[in-house]
Amino acid sequence: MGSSSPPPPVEPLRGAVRALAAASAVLGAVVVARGVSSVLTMRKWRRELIVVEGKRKGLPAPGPPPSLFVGNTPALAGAYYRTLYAHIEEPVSVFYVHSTPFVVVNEVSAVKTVLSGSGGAFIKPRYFGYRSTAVRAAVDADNALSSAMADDGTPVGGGGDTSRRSLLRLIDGAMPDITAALAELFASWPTRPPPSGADAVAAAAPAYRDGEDAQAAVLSTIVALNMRLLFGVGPGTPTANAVASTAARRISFAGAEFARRMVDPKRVWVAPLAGARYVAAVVGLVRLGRSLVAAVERLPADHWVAAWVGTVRPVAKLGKVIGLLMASSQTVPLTIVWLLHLLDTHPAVRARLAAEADAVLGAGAARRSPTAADLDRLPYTEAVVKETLRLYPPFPLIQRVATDEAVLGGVAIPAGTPVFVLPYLLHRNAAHFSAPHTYDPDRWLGAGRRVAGGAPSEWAYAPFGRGPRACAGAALALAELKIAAVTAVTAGRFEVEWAGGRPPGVFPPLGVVPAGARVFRAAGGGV
Ligand code: HEM
Repeated sequence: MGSSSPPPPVEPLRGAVRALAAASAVLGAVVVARGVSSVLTMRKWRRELIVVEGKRKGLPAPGPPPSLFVGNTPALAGAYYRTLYAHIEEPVSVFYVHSTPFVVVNEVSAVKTVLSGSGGAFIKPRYFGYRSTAVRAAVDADNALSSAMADDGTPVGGGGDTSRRSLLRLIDGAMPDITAALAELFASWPTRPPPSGADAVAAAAPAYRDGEDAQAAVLSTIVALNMRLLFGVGPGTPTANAVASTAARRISFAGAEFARRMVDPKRVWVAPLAGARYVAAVVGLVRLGRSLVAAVERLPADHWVAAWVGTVRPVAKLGKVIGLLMASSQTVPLTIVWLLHLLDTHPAVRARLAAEADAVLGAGAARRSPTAADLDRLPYTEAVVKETLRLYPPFPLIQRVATDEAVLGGVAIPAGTPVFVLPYLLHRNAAHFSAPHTYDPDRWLGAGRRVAGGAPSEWAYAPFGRGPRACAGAALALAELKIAAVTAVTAGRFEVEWAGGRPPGVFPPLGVVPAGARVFRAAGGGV
């Protein structure tokens, strides 16, 4: 029996082992080469990003010491704002995502230097954590435009006064639609039965689908609204609503994943499923972007969006349209949820808000919808909105890149350095705002305080950015938020419940997102 069996396949086995050993050697060499290059890159940045003024001249810029290979990535990925906040007293601090630094600017004069130059030393980067020809082309087109214009603080691409007028016209015409959409949304939330312990939540909970929170519902409403107001698409038909809710899901996922990749770009390798979903979301948004480009082409030339998109190359047009959809859709919904949370937890503020709405818009059955002119007659409402945007700025990160060498807050900044302004850090800095974590709309009331909210400079408050590249749609955003505040108090009283039972503390999740918040109408209504 033994003599007839074939000899063991030694040769092929040896070959496979040799191939495996060779592959491991190549892989090992690549890992070592990447490791060495990472160490050298970090050493280079640490030598160049140095304090050039004061006692510590020549030392690396302030910030947590980066570890080899990973920099400050683990700390940032685990507790983003807490990690950044620990160095808030420094005018400028530096953090490393693996071996790449980013500079965080905390001092107001340095913020002004970074954000005020139109064509100067700090421009928007071409990449935002993903490589897209359309986005790069749009950023290039806007950067070229901003370097060609005077540094007078006019938002880029807007065409100055003409643009401001066309945006105000858009807002004027949109008031009834915005009010109706938000009233319908608020009316759709389930009523919480009178408190009777845990049963009350259980009884109300089925009105929410699994995994759905208030953010998702508000996002769908605002995306549908923006598609009508900005692009003239779909008068609230079921098809348009379905497109909007699919787009809302994609926008929300792509936004969150993008934020995670900013903190750890190497996540692409360790979370392939999230990567695949991200690519699918981006592909879906690009497809939608194409149909929105066609919609923009049908708009009258004096429409604000047509003017803002301008006459750029088709690929840049696609990038601008997707940028507009993302910029307008990710921000207002988050703020509405934070607003409802703050009104729920600050009954005295809610009562004053309701009293102002009664005085200006009529009380009870005499209540009318606000007009654009009314919005200027609601100073307390405006203060409530500004204070909400101070505590929870929904656009978490304003990015620039240094085009030339510069000195910021006493730190040398070589050309090519990424520089970030984080509204969240500016707004929570005790050097700028007294009791920075306290919700106090009154800080915005009174002569001179409406601009800076009691801060030493208006540059300390930047939910919409500042300077020539500030938010182009700020006026529409503020109108939507003021209408949301008035509509919320008109619709009754809302309670916000958080997954895990407690709202986020001083440091919200990455992206300043109200994750896990659910909204209920309080039983019995009333303010
Ligand atoms: C609460 C709501 C909003 C906030 C907090 C917000 C905030 C911001 C911020 C911080 C920027 C970047 C500024 C910079 O890089 O310096 C920005 C850009 C932009 N936002 Fe908004 N935004 C909001 C709503 C909107 C809305 C409703 C629209 C459109 C209707 C819009 C359109 C834009 C556009 C087009 C840009 C790009 C401007 C440019 O590149 O020059 N945003 N926004």
